[in-house]
Amino acid sequence: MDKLLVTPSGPLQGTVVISGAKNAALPLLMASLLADSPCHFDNVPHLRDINTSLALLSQLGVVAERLPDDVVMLDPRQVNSLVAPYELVRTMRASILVLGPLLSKYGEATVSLPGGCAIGARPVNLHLDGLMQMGATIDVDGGYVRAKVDGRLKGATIFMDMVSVGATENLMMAATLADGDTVLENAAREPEIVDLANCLNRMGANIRGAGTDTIRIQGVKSLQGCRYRVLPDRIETGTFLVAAAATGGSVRCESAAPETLDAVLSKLRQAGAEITVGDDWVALDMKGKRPSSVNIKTSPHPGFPTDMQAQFVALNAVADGTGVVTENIFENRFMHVPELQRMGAEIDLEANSAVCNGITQLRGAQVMATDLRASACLVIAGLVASGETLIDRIYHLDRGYEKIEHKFNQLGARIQRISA
Ligand SMILES: CC(=O)N[C@H]1[C@@H](OP(=O)(O)OP(=O)(O)OC[C@H]2O[C@@H](n3ccc(=O)[nH]c3=O)[C@H](O)[C@@H]2O)O[C@H](CO)[C@@H](O)[C@@H]1O
Ligand SMILES: C=C(OP(=O)(O)O)C(=O)O
Repeated sequence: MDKLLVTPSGPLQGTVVISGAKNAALPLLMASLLADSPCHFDNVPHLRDINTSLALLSQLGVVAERLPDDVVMLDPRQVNSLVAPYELVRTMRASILVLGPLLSKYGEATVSLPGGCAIGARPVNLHLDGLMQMGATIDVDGGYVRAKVDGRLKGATIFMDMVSVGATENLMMAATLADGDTVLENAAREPEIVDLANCLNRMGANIRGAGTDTIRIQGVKSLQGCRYRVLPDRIETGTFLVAAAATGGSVRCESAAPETLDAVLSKLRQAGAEITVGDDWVALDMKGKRPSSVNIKTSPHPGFPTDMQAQFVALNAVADGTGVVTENIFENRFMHVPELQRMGAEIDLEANSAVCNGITQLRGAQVMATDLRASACLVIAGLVASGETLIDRIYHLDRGYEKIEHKFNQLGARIQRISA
């Protein structure tokens, strides 16, 4: 199992090129199942989750090719299996996103239940309830969801009683080929939802309202493949900006989408950073200062993203003052806190809040990555610690950050991958 050895480096300085967003690319790849001809996606990041998605789509019979320049070609014309097996689904929860497209196009799908994961139970009841409201029969048996519909799914008005990114995506994809109109109420408003809707519309779908809490989809008879460029990764961008702020550095992120980062940029300004933005870049300059602590409450977009929570806990660990970070989306997303405590951080966990009294310097230690963003938090902590930090179980990191040590090292960090 690979590990990362992080050696303190001083303020990060320079320019980093942001990759396509994992959370936009995954549903886009799955959406190719709906098309009657090949799709080409540009700006697809090189990540473990993308490889898993390509393996899953190949297993279903999609011809999947990685081409040069971050392009992926998917030809769905010979789908010959409607089963997403446990072996693949268990390594990536987003596999559940094949359910809506397969059911909608082929009238049938069997998908392993993704099960819980480190950050929470993460049920899929909203996905299943919505599909049942569209006329599907669903049995959950032996750890598999078996879904069927006679003929086509039927358009329906579906109110989701929690805001769910994945359920909104699954139901939006299912509704594109349904008979009649679907209205998704209390829909998620994340930029990745808008990206998916834009791509589906380019494929011939009729979707309005993506980016608001009410999405209207008029079912169409068929969809065609298209060429589509994946949105830049706002969480990767935010991670580099927080690392720059924690180290007192100055970093410019290129090929980014600053308009997707309002809540994060606002907190970085509160922490004392000078932020400048252009159409496709964002720069942060801390001017060598120590950051000030910030209070954060995670919530669905346009609120503060849960996927940036752990990185800000690392920032607060070395900031001036006391910061309270409250996690409202996932019930178990503070596993980075005990690891930061091993590095000397003064953090108390009180219900769903981490109360952090910032200290001037953490101490390097051996720590364990427990999930994707917790791993990023530990990298940031390692950059501002005295001595070396050895981070174990970084396969989590490889799920969602492309060439992470390479990109950090371009900014002056000293991070070494130790392969087992
Ligand atoms: C691949 C991808 O895009 N992953 C993102 C997506 O995950 P994902 O789509 O899995 O997250 P959801 O938005 O669905 O989850 C939000 C909350 O709703 C709950 N819930 C969800 C579905 C359901 O059927 N029932 C239910 O109770 C979840 O347990 C969680 O507490 O959005 C999360 C919240 O922004 C991000 O952290 C993940 O990075
Ligand atoms: C939780 C995350 O991803 P996933 O939903 O793929 O587990 C994440 O990207 O932080």
